[in-house]
Amino acid sequence: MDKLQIIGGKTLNGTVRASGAKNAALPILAATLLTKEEITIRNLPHLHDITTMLELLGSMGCGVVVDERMNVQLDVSTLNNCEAPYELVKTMRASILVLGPLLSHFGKAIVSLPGGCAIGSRPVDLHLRGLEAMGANIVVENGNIVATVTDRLKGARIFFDKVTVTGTENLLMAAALADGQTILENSAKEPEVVDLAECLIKMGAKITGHGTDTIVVDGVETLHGTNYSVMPDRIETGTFLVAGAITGGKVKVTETNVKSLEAVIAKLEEAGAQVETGDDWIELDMQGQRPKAVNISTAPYPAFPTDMQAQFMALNSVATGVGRVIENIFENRFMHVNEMVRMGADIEVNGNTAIIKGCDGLKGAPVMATDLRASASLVLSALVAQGDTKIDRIYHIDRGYECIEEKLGALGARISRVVN
Ligand SMILES: CC(=O)N[C@H]1[C@@H](OP(=O)(O)OP(=O)(O)OC[C@H]2O[C@@H](n3ccc(=O)[nH]c3=O)[C@H](O)[C@@H]2O)O[C@H](CO)[C@@H](O)[C@@H]1O
Ligand SMILES: C=C(OP(=O)(O)O)C(=O)O
Repeated sequence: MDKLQIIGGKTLNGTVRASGAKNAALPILAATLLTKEEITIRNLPHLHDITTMLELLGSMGCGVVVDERMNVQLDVSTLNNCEAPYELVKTMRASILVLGPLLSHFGKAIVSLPGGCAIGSRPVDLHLRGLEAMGANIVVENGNIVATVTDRLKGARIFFDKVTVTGTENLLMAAALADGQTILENSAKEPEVVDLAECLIKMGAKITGHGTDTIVVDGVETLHGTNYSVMPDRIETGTFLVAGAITGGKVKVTETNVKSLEAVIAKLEEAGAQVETGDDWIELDMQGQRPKAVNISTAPYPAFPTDMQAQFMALNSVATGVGRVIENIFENRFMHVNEMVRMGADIEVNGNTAIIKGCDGLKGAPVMATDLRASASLVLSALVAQGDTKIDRIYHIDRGYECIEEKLGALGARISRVVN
């Protein structure tokens, strides 16, 4: 299994380009199942999760052509089955995103039920309930969600008990080809949901209200092909900015989306960073200072994202003062704490709250990644730690960070991949 080796203590300086957003690319790739015309998706990040989604579409018989710049041409006209098998779903929960489009376009879908994962139980009951409200018959058999609909799905008014990102995306895609109007209330407002809606609109869908908590979709009979470029990754961008802040450096992220990072930028400024922004770039300057501890409370967009929680925990662990981090989205998203403590962090967890007392310095240690953003927080801790850190199980980081060692290396980090 590959490991990352990091020798800490280097101040990061320089410019790095944001990759396409994993969490926008995955639903957009699933949305291509809604048209029989050829479609091209650009600015896809080179990540394991993207390869898994392309493999999933390929296993259904879709034509998939990828060029060297990760632009993908998809052809769904050759689809010959509507199944997402366990072998693929178990490696990527976002496979659930094919459920809505398959059902809406082909009238049937068999999708292996995603299990629990390191960050929590992550049920999909709200996806299923919404599809049932649109007329789908759904049974769970032998670990598979088996969904069928006679004729077309019907427009419906759907209220989400909880804000769910992929739940909103699944229902949005299903509603695009449904018969009549669908109103999605208490929808997710995440920028990735908006990006998906924009792509669907380019395919001919009639959608309004995306980016607010009420999305209205007037179903159409067919959608057509298009050419769409995926938005930049706000979580990757935020992670690079924290890398600058934690090492006291100066880091500029280009080709990014500034607006989607407001909550993160506000916390970086509170931590003492000087942040400048342009149309599509963000520059953070820590001027050699140690960060000040900040309090974080995760919540749906536009509040502070759960996907940046672990990275700010790393920042707090070397800050001056005491920071409190409250995780409100997932019940078990503190798996990085024990590993950070092995590096010398002072963190106490009580339920969904962690109290972090900033220490004078972390020390390198062998550590283990448990999930995607936990891995990112260990990389950040290692960048500032004294000595050598080896991070095991980095397949988690390869799910969500494109060329992490090259990108951090270009900013001056001493980081290398140890291939076993
Ligand atoms: C591929 C993708 O985009 N992943 C993101 C997406 O995950 P994902 O879409 O899976 O997360 P959700 O927004 O659905 O989860 C939010 C909360 O709702 C609960 N819930 C969700 C669905 C459901 O049917 N029933 C239910 O109870 C979940 O357990 C969780 O407590 O949003 C999360 C929250 O911003 C991010 O951390 C993930 O990076
Ligand atoms: C939790 C994440 O992804 P996923 O929902 O794909 O597991 C993430 O991107 O931080």
